[in-house]
Amino acid sequence: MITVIYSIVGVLVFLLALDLWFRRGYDPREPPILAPNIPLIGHLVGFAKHATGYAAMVSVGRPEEIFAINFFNFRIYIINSRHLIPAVQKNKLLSFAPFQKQFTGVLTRPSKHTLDLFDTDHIHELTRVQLAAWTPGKDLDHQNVRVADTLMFEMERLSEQISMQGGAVTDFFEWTRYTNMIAATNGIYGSANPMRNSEVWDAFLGWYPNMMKHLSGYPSFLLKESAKARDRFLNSFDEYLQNDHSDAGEVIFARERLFSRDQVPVKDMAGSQALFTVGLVGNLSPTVFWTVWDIFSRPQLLAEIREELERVAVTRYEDGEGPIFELDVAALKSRCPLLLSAHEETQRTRFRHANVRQVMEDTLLDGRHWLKKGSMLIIPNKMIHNHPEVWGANAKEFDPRRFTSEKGLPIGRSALSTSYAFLAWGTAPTLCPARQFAATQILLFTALMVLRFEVDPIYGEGQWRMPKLLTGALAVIEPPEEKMDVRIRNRRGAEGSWRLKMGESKTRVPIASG
Ligand code: HEM
Repeated sequence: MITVIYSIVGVLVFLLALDLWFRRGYDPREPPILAPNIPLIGHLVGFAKHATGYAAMVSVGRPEEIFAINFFNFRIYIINSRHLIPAVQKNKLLSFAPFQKQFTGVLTRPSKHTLDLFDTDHIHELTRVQLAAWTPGKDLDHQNVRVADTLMFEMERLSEQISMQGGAVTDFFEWTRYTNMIAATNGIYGSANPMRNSEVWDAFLGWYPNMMKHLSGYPSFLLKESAKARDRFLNSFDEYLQNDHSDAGEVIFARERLFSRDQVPVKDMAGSQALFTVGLVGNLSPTVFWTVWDIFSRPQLLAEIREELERVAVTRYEDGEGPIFELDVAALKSRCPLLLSAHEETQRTRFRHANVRQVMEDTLLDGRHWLKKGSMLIIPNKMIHNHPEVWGANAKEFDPRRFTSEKGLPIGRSALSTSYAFLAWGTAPTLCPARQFAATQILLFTALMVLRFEVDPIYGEGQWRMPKLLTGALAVIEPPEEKMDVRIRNRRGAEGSWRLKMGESKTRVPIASG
């Protein structure tokens, strides 16, 4: 026993000595360093377990407006005051691009030529063309119409299954994730969408849960199966690009034109186009799932949102065959403030992503904090989303009307107490370019669910109990870790034929991040 104790103490002393040795490069002008619980490796373990959510965890209760943590001789600065965010946004020496390079490099392993493009104007051009393809107008409509058609098809299938069996039992998260994945990928990739093939979806699921491990340099012999799944998944996109995909969304062609101009090999193009699936499965799916969960688990809110939708966005007709319900998508996007606000409150309260920047040169942040070249800077958004100075004394509560004005209208960025209060779509200048595409899908899926179905939990002894969350996934909101079986029924009074009124529209979803 004594030997074991001596060994543990010996290892700790050794790690502590190494830790101190790695701190030799510390400049006293830098933010103070937070020591890990376990010398040397404590922070590493924390990030491996909680991904970027760890930054928010260690910030709780700390008095400094910025502090640092050490990974061996690598420094990470963590912003702990919202007042520093404008200084981060304005500082051109703090860049997101190196992470895009690392992310693409590790996950899809492109050629050196392609990776080098990340250090050129190519990356800004990529952001520009993506944003143009996802800005409200005919190109976005083209993608959204296919998303809507797929959602309608999946909902109809569910409704018919319920009619035949009197109810459908399903794992609510799995069903929501698949339905939204297939809708969004049909929208983006068109009728040749590789994700329609269940083997490709399975391959993605064999790779996706391990992405953080690939990114944090786990030994490759431990990730062999995951790497095989990745190769199967990426190969299917290679085939997709080499075959007819002429009805894909404009975002695919805009990127292809740029990739061709910059002589990116087809294999590398395929890897890049395939990576959209990560944004979809990691970000869109848990966001839409929790939006629906937060509404269904509050009967009063559910009733109020149904009333708003039926008043503003649904028209009911009768023909000889029975009732027809028409959902007006333009009205859904811009004239249903309670639905939008409830969704944004889900994003605000559940968001756990942290924005990251690399320090490109030694720089003085806000004239006070010395940041060393090559270090990383993290803004844990959770801290800002919970801040009473921004959101008031009830900052930690779910208030579905928080994002509506006194007149009941949606509040945009200008009505927030600061322009950097709501960070669910990122922090300028790196805002998600797909936000109008994704927000439209979230509102549409949620509206169809609440209008057409009743959902009762079977898991959690029949209560809407919060499940255990999956930490460490590459996702802006943590998905549930456990199975969540629910019983879905057709809603009384909403049975009939459902159709959408899409129309050509320039209507934006007035999201609070702009
Ligand atoms: C609810 C859904 C989504 C959320 C909350 C979300 C959030 C974000 C955030 C926070 C960033 C900035 C990253 C950072 O600063 O760390 C980002 C970037 C990005 N997102 Fe999304 N995203 C969503 C859906 C999607 C979808 C569906 C796609 C693609 C189909 C997508 C494509 C991208 C791309 C390409 C970037 C990189 C931006 C650039 O190149 O400048 N996102 N997203």
